[in-house]
Amino acid sequence: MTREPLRLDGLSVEAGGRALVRALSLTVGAGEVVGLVGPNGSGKSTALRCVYRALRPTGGTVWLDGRDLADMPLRESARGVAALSQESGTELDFTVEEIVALGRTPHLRGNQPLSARERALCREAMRRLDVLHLADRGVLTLSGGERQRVLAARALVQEAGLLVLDEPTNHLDIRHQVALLGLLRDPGLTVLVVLHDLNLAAAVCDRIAVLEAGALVAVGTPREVVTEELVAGVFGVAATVVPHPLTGDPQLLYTLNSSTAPAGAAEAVRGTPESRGSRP
Ligand SMILES: Nc1ncnc2c1ncn2[C@@H]1O[C@H](COP(=O)(O)OP(=O)(O)OP(=O)(O)O)[C@@H](O)[C@H]1O
Repeated sequence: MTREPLRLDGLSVEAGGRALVRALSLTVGAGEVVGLVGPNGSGKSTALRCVYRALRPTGGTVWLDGRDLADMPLRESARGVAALSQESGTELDFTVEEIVALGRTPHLRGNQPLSARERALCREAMRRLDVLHLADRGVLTLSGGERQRVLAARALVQEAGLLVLDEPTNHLDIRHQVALLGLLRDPGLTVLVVLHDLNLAAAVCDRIAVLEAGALVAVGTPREVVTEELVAGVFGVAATVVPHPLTGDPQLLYTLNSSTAPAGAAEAVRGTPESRGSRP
């Protein structure tokens, strides 16, 4: 039986009398990179927050490696899930090196110092995220992109079985966007990532899940999901899909000021999620 690091089973979140996430079922297999995309306010961050336990779902279950997340001690789930989230705070006046080392907290007892292996792990993560030269800088003095890379390094050193990232390319220049997403392709990582850039999502993800108004409306490989019909229907944008000349991944070309379809209008032509790709 294949290992299943994450299974969302009928996940629902309600707040203020509104359904923010509606019976979302989705799995992330070992070594898989699954992208979560959708318009603003479609429930992506809310779903992710249930996985890293910033939010308790009102219905359904999050299974982490076959165990109900709600029954796991927080410290244990922190060893299983590392998050780079919108609220990953760096309000503490710590150095970059200290912030990255905080990623080891779930593995330490009390004030136990980092081992030589852990210190090397932190330095390697800083090197991979191109922040090693900032190691002694106060994190509050960093630019938005530098800070984002520090937080990504902190998530990596947690060595969790599952990495969840909410718009990790925020603030990053294109070189660092490509570098960070390239790191996610590490065969040792299992990843659920919220992305807005559908072209980058198509390049990095094994599968893409699309949320619209809290509900899963499509899931499948990039070729199955990134279509002109879906982009028109879910995002209300007219686009042309072309294959990437080197990889064949679908890439979207947008024409500014072209006629746009109202979001949700293509529901009729899209059919059900199951008919458009593998089952969630
Ligand atoms: N605590 C809350 N109470 C009421 N509504 C909320 C709460 N948290 C989030 N929402 C609403 O739920 C919806 C989904 O929010 P969420 O942040 O999950 O969307 P998203 O898909 O991540 O959006 P974006 O692409 O803009 O980041 C939004 O309309 C948001 O305003």
